[in-house]
Amino acid sequence: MPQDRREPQSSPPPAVEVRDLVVEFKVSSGPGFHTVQAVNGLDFTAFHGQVTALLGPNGAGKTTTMECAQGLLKPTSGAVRLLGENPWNAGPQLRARAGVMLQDGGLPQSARPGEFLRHVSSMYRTAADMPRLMQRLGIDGFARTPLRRLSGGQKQRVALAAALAGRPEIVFLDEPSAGLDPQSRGVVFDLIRQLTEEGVAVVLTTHLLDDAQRLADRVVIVDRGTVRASGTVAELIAGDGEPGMLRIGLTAGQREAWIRRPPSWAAPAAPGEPGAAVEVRLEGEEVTVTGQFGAELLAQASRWLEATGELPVSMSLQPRTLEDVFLAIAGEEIR
Ligand SMILES: Nc1ncnc2c1ncn2[C@@H]1O[C@H](COP(=O)(O)OP(=O)(O)OP(=O)(O)O)[C@@H](O)[C@H]1O
Repeated sequence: MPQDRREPQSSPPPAVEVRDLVVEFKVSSGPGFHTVQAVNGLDFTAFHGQVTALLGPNGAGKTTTMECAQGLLKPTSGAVRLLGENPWNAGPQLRARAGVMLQDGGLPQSARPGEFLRHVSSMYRTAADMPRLMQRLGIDGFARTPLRRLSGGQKQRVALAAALAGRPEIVFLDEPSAGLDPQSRGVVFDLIRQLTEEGVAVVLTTHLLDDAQRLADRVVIVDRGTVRASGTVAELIAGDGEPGMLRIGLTAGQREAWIRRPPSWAAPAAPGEPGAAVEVRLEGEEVTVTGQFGAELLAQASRWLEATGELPVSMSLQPRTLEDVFLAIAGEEIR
């Protein structure tokens, strides 16, 4: 890693620093091999005291990037630093400072959560208060049930407790709210928030845009092995430049009037004309307006409604969500 990219000696290094990461897998195909480019020149930084969410469609390269940052996978090229050190082949000291939430398959299925978590805690010199953590995550109620008999959400909470057993400085969470009911999700989110308040760096992957919107200080949108956008949720939404969606619920009379003679502001503009990037649609009794519209269109719509002599059933201007931005970046097609 070039010297000029390093933080000054006095401040701690970022929790994770990934520069120009490339990961290729050789896959056998017929008599020969072909190369799968899982990560293709990816950069991201995660800081202490923040939740950094890697967001991206299936196969985008999120898990591969996390595995490189955890030191479980050797990059084909590029530089990775975990707590300022190269995590590949790192010693036990660095590993003890990073917590990794194992997926279902990584948990010992015949063990019971209580004994498993006590055993994990015993491996650390400065272990978390495990009885308190188990109580907080609601594990006490099933502490003596073999792991293989637990529900997905219960296993998920055990995996989180195990990741936190060594009081890590950074935690990697792969899909932390997968399978959780709303109550457990709230508890897990509170716990993640508390960790960041204590200065812990949390790096998570998720497909749930709502989770990222609620939890992430920084979002990194990954697609086809590279970063397509990053920033706070507010920055991503503002940078997108689109105003959100206008929805108008029409009365039956207004709907009839619309069908008889659609208003001029609803007609598509010719390419290159003002309004060409606006889409107005009538579906059932609801009009939706999306794209690059402004206050002028809002005024035209109000004048049209006024002329019908009736109040609409509803009218709202909804801000863009992270999901809108994500779909605009990653596209709507399934991967
Ligand atoms: N060991 C491997 N051998 C071959 N290809 C792999 C291997 N691991 C990952 N890939 C491929 O690399 C790409 C990125 O996979 P990765 O698991 O990092 O994506 P992801 O963003 O985590 O996806 P998901 O959201 O579905 O978990 C995919 O095309 C995947 O099939």
